[in-house]
Amino acid sequence: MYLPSFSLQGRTAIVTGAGRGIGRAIAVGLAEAGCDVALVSRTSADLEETAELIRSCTKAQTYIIPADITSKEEIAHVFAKVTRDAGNLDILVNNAGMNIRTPALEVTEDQWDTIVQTNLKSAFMASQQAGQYMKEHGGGRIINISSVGGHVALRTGVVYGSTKAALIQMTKILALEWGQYDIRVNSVGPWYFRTPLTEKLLSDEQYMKEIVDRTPLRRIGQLEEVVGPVIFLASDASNYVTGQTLLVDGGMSIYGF
Ligand SMILES: NC(=O)C1=CN([C@@H]2O[C@H](COP(=O)(O)OP(=O)(O)OC[C@H]3O[C@@H](n4cnc5c(N)ncnc54)[C@H](OP(=O)(O)O)[C@@H]3O)[C@@H](O)[C@H]2O)C=CC1
Ligand SMILES: C[C@H](O)[C@@H]1OC(=O)[C@H](O)[C@@H]1O
Repeated sequence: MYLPSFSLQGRTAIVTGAGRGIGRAIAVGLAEAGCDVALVSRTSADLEETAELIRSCTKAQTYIIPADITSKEEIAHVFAKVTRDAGNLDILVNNAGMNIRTPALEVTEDQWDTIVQTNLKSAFMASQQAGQYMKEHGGGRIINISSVGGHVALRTGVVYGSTKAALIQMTKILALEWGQYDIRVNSVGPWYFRTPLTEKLLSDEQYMKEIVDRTPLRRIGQLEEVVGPVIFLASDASNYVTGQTLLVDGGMSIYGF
């Protein structure tokens, strides 16, 4: 009677940064929920690995599309290929991101440009492409992968944290503008998960201890624990949720003292 559907059967998603880490986990999880998935990153071999994982456990269709999401032209190509080959687009996950951990006084202009283009500008450009298509085809869902670093101050870089805070605000404003088209725009903000982006940090025992001491659940996340909230926000179970950021952080963001 009241149980909504979490199924994504018959839907098509684009996942940026699907070549490894959180993006790979999200892509596989979406496929396990019934979704066909377009896999985007710069490294074809990584995308092939993700597609093989999906093929090994689901019947989902995969579209491997190597692209640099900092290029407006390459993003446009991704959307043209997916909407042509798949014939629809229901979900966009803006996951691709990076960090160059530099003290504020030492940040170079190139570092600023690279982080902002990868984490923020690309997500906006992809959202514009998705929003235009979804507006013309009855709606859809956009999920931005931000970070607790966009919600509280972290020591891992002012530029990174600024892009994640901007992503959270972009989520709200696009949700405001596009709600009339039945496009829901939300964000998921992870704390630490072990991926190639964080492996080096997390292999430092002292650093890991400091993370655990700041985390009420006393551990970092497991990749499937960030996938669940994404499936929720991609499915009909979140039909009345938009403009929100779901922090998947083991309670870290509420830890005052
Ligand atoms: N891991 C964590 O603890 C946390 C991660 N996050 C966020 O989650 C997201 C994923 O992080 P994570 O999985 O750890 O990172 P990884 O570095 O493990 O994976 C990043 C993915 O993004 C792709 N990517 C990077 N730059 C580009 C580009 N210019 N064009 C296309 N694809 C690109 C990479 O592929 P390639 O280099 O081959 O292009 C790779 O597939 C990021 O937005 C990150 O900020 C947030 C909080 C915590
Ligand atoms: C939790 C943060 O986002 C974390 O900080 C980093 O330096 C990594 O880049 C992760 O994203």
